[in-house]
Amino acid sequence: MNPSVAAPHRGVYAITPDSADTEPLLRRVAVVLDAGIAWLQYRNKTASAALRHAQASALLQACRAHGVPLIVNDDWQLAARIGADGAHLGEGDGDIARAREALGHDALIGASCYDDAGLARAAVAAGASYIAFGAFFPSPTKPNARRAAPALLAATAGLGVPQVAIGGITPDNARPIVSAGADLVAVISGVFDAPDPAAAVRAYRACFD
Ligand SMILES: Cc1ncc(COP(=O)(O)OP(=O)(O)O)c(N)n1
Ligand SMILES: Cc1ncsc1CCOP(=O)(O)O
Ligand SMILES: [Mg+2]
Repeated sequence: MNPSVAAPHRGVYAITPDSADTEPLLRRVAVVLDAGIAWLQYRNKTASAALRHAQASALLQACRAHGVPLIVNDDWQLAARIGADGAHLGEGDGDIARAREALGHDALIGASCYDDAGLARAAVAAGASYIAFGAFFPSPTKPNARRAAPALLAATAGLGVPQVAIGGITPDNARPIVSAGADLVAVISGVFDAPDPAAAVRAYRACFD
């Protein structure tokens, strides 16, 4: 079955760190797939188009073997070319309705809504499958990210799509964000910079119990 249909809409949404070397990236991702992430996003802000195509294709194979959906950041055309399970679009990353048309009914199309409930309502109306808010905490990966407050998650809980929280989320601060209404926590450094990424994934998962 298409992982985007079968995957749980709750848990750890791991996002890849920028990496120029594909083999080490695949080894790091294999560890977190084994540890039980719910979704994976391929994000690489520095690679060439050819490297992004190669890395996304290799990650898709690994994700398929675990029944985990792969979502491509920024580039729904790349997601369509490789047959990925979805795309994540922020401001300026393209049109949600066009991405939906290209990727199909079951695709996981996410929208960055930052700290803005109005953006979230518009994204859902345009066909987004999930909405993402944050940064909730200072982010080591994106220090200048716009900040959001946890109360926003309660205000948008009725929109009928999973809510993703991002930005500086660690196993120590994730629980109140989940209690505030996050269905998934999207994490880069808290997983991939952890001394033991598998243990970090397990610690995040425990915040959903
Ligand atoms: C799950 C999730 N939420 C937010 C973002 C950020 O998207 P964007 O604002 O387009 O910034 P970049 O990631 O492209 O730098 C995301 N990627 N994933
Ligand atoms: C892409 C993005 N958007 C807001 S914060 C962020 C980075 C998240 O990374 P980290 O989990 O290391 O804070
Ligand atoms: Mg983007």
